[in-house]
Amino acid sequence: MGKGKLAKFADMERYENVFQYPYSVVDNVPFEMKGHWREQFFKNDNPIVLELGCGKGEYTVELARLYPDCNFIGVDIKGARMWTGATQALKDGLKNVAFLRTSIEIIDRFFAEDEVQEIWLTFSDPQMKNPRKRLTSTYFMERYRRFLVDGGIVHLKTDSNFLFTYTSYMVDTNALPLLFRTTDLYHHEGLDEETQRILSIQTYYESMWIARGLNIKYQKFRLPRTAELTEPDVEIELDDYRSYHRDKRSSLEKAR
Ligand SMILES: C[S@@+](CC[C@H](N)C(=O)[O-])C[C@H]1O[C@@H](n2cnc3c(N)ncnc32)[C@H](O)[C@@H]1O
Repeated sequence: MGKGKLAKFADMERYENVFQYPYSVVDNVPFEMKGHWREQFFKNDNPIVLELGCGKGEYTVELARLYPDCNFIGVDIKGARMWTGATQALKDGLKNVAFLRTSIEIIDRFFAEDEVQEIWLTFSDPQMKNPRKRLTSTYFMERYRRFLVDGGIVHLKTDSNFLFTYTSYMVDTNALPLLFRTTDLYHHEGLDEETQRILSIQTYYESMWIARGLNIKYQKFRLPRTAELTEPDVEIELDDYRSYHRDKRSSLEKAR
């Protein structure tokens, strides 16, 4: 039988690769490792890559295996989920992996200007009703700019037509340099081997959506610091499989 939540929380308290700062704890308390992740935790000068909304942390752990010369940090508010990735990283002796349990709304309290090279957003909740909570909205882009290097890369991998279309508008409206975009990743011809290897890592949610026959969509773009960002003002068709078949979605939720 798998471990219960309480046992996982107890493990997380003593894991050296986990930092837990839910909103209530970090409020008004400066995070001392801000600006010092490399020297204080990773003990190297390698680039830092974040996975925001990492869930069980599959991307974080697998990217860390593929790129031993980069540092990876998975961020999520749900501790019982990130336990899986944190446990795996410790078992496998991966020194270039950490997990931060906090709200992405306050992510800039943990990283200093220019501390992060890239951001991955994997199967983020599309937040169809609330752009301020959408992880690819200009509200979040403004936050990411506070710690992402100028022109740093943002990756979005998603099943959601809504989130993908919205993000495309956000990128195009603001003329953010687009590096790659596909609406059907696994049937896209001509991907180079390295891109294929990176993009074939599947998260828990990804495998669920693939099993339901949904296309996986992906885009990556640069986020320069210069111009002011404009939130796109567009109507986008809602994902019917999310908005109307809530029973299916909640059974997906329950399966975790
Ligand atoms: C749909 S799940 C995807 C998880 C994982 N990336 C995957 O593909 O399996 C979205 C994750 O984002 C986290 N999340 C969403 N909004 C968040 C926020 N504002 N702060 C922290 N975590 C958030 C949720 O807790 C959840 O684990």
